[in-house]
Amino acid sequence: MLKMLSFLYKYRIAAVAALLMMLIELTVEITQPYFIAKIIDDGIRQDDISVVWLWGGVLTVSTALAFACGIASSFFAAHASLGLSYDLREKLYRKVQSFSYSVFNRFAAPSLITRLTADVNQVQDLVFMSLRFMTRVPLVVIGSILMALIVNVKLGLLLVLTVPPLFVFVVWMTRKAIRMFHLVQQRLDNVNGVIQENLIGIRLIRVFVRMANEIGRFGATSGKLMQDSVRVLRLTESTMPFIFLLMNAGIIAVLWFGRQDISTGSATVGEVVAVVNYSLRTIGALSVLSWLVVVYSRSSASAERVQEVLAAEDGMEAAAAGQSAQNACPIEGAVEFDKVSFEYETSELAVLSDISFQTYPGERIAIIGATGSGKSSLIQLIPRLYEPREGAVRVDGTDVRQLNPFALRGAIGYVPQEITLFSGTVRENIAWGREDATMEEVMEAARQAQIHETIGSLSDGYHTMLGQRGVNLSGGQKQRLMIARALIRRPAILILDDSTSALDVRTEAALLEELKMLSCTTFIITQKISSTSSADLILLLDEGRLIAQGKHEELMQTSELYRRIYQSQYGEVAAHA
Ligand SMILES: Nc1ncnc2c1ncn2[C@@H]1O[C@H](COP(=O)(O)OP(=O)(O)OP(=O)(O)O)[C@@H](O)[C@H]1O
Repeated sequence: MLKMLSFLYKYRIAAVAALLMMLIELTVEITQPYFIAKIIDDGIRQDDISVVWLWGGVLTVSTALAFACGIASSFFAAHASLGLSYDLREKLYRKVQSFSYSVFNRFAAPSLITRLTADVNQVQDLVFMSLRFMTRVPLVVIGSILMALIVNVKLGLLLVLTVPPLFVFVVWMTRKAIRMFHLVQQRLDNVNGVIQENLIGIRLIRVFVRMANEIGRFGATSGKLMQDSVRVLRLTESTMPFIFLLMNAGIIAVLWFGRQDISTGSATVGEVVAVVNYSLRTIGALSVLSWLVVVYSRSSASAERVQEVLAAEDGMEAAAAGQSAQNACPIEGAVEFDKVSFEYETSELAVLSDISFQTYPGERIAIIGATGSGKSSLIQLIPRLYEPREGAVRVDGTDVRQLNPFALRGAIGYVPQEITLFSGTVRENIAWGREDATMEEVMEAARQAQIHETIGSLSDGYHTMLGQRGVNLSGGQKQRLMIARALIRRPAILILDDSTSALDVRTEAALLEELKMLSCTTFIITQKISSTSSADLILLLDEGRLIAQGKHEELMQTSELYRRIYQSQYGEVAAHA
């Protein structure tokens, strides 16, 4: 939590002003019962109306002053807390942008969304509360007790006796509540996760008529959030009755002993009224405390979650810090895998085992294999989205871990398996690959990706707005748009992860023909023999092992599995032809 406060430094003037205004407001408020005692003892009881007017006037002016200071304090506190949350959110966002893929996966998208929104809001609330009330509550309590002691020591001491049990109770409560709020925020992550999956998969859910199941799944996740929220609120709600019980006992004691002291002459009516008034003010301040316990516990849990993101160590990206793509050597596109083995952080299972192959600039490499055989995992090692556990991936003879990641990724055009388009125009989506691309270059990339003519038939051509994730395009159109976006970068290495699956045979052939003319090294993950037959190198994967490599003719001779795949697509006769 303290680390979060470093973000307040930029807004220190507003924060100090908020505290200062609050202190004036507080001082004025605390002296008011003293003025009331004066009105009663020196004015009303002495029958002196001029004293009543004098202290009444002071009371009215001080109330107006306290009111004005309260408003000013809120204004400055809001300025400081909103500024802090803006900066914090921006810093978190930048941090998340810099995450390597594996660190990103460690947190998971729904949790990052909660941390960047709800958790930052909690920290913002806490800063506002701290400036407005957190310091005010102890000051009101201490100030009221001191003033009560000044007015009448014996009666004031009764107020002091209530403090130790209250302190122990609040510390115990806060500790317990922080642990419970951690769980509540995790439940919120889960709810966000279900919503996200549901909205992304809405089409599938409709077609599979899974609406009722999805509503049930959401209800169950949301129900757990509610249950845990209720549990923690039930706990914190008990703060208030406990405070009231304790303080009311204190007031009864003040009235009981005060009556005796008035009759013996060791206390005046004004003093008893003032001490009761100070007790009531202490109750008022402490009733805010029950609410502050909730805010503080919840915000502490949130602050820890935010801090986890800020403190996440990312060795892979740390190496990139301070480097820029500008002064790195241009990449030619030779890729080598040298005894590479790999597994994901989240699982012990070997995804790739002992993979070795060598490619040269400008070659076309087809990767083929059963689903789950490790094709996507293999190509993700080239832009260093993940790092191998053993062995090395080299580009132009240099281990990718030694290459400037910006320069490496700047030289790669990557078309992932899942559709990733953004809301915006067709032109913006293609130029997303290279912001400074001219309209001619956008059109050239579209032509190469065999999508130029289709774009021409859209209502506004290149200026047609795409819905979120490109909902108003067909699967094949989306794939080609993503290929155009990769080509506009003029990459040295092009990676197509099953990106031609939705293309008809003729369009795919035209695309492959076009790719041949480009000088980049092209990796194509595919299930179709039509895409592999003209490749310079075919890599055949099976359960994470590279079981065969070579050209089509070689594999037809040497690999039983490759022949079987061929037969399944072209028939027995063709295989023996
Ligand atoms: N992010 C991940 N975390 C953990 N395991 C993963 C992850 N991604 C993939 N895997 C596992 O790695 C193995 C290889 O997956 P990969 O996606 O590389 O296969 P693939 O050959 O590309 O499959 P497909 O043709 O179906 O796309 C699978 O067993 C899969 O369950």
